Amino acid sequence: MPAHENVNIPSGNEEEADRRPLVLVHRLPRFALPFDMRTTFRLLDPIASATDESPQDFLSRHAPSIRALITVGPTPVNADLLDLLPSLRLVVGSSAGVDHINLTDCRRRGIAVTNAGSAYSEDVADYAVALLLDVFRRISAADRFVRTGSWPRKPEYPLGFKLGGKRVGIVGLGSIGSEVAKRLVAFGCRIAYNSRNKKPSAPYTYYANVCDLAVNSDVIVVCCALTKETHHIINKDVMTALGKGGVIINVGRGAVIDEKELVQYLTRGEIGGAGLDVFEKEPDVPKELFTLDNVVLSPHRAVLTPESFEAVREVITANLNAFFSNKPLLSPVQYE
Ligand SMILES: O=CC(=O)O
Repeated sequence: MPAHENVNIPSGNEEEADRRPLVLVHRLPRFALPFDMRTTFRLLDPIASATDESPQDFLSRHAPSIRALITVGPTPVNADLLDLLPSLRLVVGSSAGVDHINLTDCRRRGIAVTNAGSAYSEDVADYAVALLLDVFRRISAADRFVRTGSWPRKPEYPLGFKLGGKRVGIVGLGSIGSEVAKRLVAFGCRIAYNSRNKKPSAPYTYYANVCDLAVNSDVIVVCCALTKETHHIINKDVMTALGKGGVIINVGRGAVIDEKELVQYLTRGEIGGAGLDVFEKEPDVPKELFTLDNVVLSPHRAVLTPESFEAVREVITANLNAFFSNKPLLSPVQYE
């Protein structure tokens, strides 16, 4: 959908007559809201507006009436933006992760923040399992083997591994991690997890320390948010603890893993493989990984399905409606 299609620019009397709440669409040019919200909200989009003003001047002109914004994808919400919007009271994130939003600054200014809640969780969990199956059974590598015409020349193809019975350590047992666990239990895997706190209702073994989790796992699945505490939590000690046959799946954020170390461990054969949907400096992916058949690479797609877009549209709408009618927000982000 072209970026401007779901945006209308109010002006003059039309603006006064229009009772839909005004919401700023905050986005980098390469991102667009993937759904239409115009029936409920009056969307203000500096990028799609046909004025000669700079985005800063445009925002300053509208600032007094901007109380809520939707930030599209990973578009940063930082102090420079918040300085321009003194009336802002709500930042609606359209992603599950909120590492692109300066939560400290929002809290200081009394601005509430919401995220996508569990709108993406099932799709991300499916994707994590798909990456894991792909790495274990070498599906993408087998596809390359067939497409490049190797099959008739070299009928032997390396064996993949069975998923059932493997010990899977999930880092972050939130909404996504719990969905991953549910799916892998059905595959006959044994689940353990690490998170900030033990979850009394989770029937899985808890490890307070990620290294202990890794020693006791064949696979690590990273599902946690990126925070100061989780930055590079998967470091070389964890990779050593996971060991030679160990596999790492990442559907969280790239920087949860020390990517330089991961590349070293993979190229030296010191861990068994990886399935990666996220990277430290997207869209840049370390070139060393391109030649490794035991690594499956994906361009941050785990969340993206038409169904999850519909679910996130509902969450965003519910949060905005709640905000504009002074009701409790649906998926508020808890400040640390
Ligand atoms: O990565 C995507 C998200 O956080 O929703």
